Amino acid sequence: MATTFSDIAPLLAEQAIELPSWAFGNSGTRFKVFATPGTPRTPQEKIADAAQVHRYTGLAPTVALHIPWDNVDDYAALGTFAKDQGVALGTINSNTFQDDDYKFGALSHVDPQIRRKAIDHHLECIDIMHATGSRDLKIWLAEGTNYPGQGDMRARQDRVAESLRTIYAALADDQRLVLEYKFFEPAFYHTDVPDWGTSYAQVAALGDRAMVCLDTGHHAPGTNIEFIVMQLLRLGRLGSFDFNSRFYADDDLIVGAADPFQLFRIIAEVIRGGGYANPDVAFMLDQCHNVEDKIPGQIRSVLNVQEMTARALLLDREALAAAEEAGDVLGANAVFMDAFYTDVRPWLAQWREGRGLPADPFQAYLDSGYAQRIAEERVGGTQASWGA
Ligand SMILES: O=C[C@H](O)[C@H](O)[C@H](O)[C@H](O)CO
Ligand SMILES: [Zn+2]
Ligand SMILES: [Zn+2]
Repeated sequence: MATTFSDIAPLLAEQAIELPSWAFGNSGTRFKVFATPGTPRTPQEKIADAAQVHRYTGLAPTVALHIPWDNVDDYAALGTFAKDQGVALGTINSNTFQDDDYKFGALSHVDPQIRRKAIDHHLECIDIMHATGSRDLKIWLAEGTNYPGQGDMRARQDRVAESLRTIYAALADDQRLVLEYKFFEPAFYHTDVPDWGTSYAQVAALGDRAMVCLDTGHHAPGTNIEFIVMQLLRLGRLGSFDFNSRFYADDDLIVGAADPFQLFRIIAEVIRGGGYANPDVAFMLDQCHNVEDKIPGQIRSVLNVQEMTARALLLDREALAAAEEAGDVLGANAVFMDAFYTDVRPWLAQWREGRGLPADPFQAYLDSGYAQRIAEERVGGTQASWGA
């Protein structure tokens, strides 16, 4: 029997998407980072902007921090500030990609002192997690080489494993680490954690509270990402998503903007694999709004995820399974495409109103005057900027 919108509404209500603090700062490319009036200057202002997204969508109750970009003296107080804004602090992201000492690696570096420095940074992040009550430490390693022969890939792998063991041992029982992979950039020959298999091999060797983070922009063109989602869920090691979209490389564009059908296929596999509304699998955004307004960009992003989630939840699983069993290729594909082509937007608008939210969160935010207010108030100081 076909699934109806009212069947899925309770499931939709469970959706929670974590926002990246850095999406509210200025960002760009090596060619230019553009400034914007009203851009936050402090972690508090980033959190206040993130709270606007949750206020109008009801979809974004937590904010991920990036250390040291979100350095403050008192993280417990920052947690209280966030609470007063109606959100909570989420994943703590480490950063071993902007220090001169890490030019030739951090957790993989040949020099034990440099490795120790990088490990200590992660131990500091774990201390911050205790103060913020965060569960996840997210580790993305920019480490690799640019030319064949530059580094011993095998020895580097072993050093990364040893460093991760030290970090993992420092986690509390209610804490996890998620290891993000990326097939290139900033390294252009080999990356030490380039793919899901390597991340899986590393985390599986650590223990149950080590998981894989899948960033949707970190795969070679043509990669079937939903297959990787299926496998990681099957192995019980999919810990989190960094959602975004791309036309070429790690473009960090608005999720669903470049390829909404891919987002639909990924979420359909998450649901199939028991990963939806599953506390073990965190949905996060990892994006940079280089030219578009940041708060509306984040609102559009979480609404894109919600919309594709609704379509995927409407997938008639019974009819699909029957067609698959029968080897009915076109029939099965038709069932799948029917869900994707189902326009859920009018139902979502009505459903939001039923929950006291604006039917059109994007427009409601634009009409709020918040953007004008922060542009007037946030004068002076240094605007937050990706990388600073
Ligand atoms: O490409 C870098 C990764 O996506 C990381 O998640 C990184 O920490 C994040 O993009 C912030 O720059
Ligand atoms: Zn990422
Ligand atoms: Zn990335």
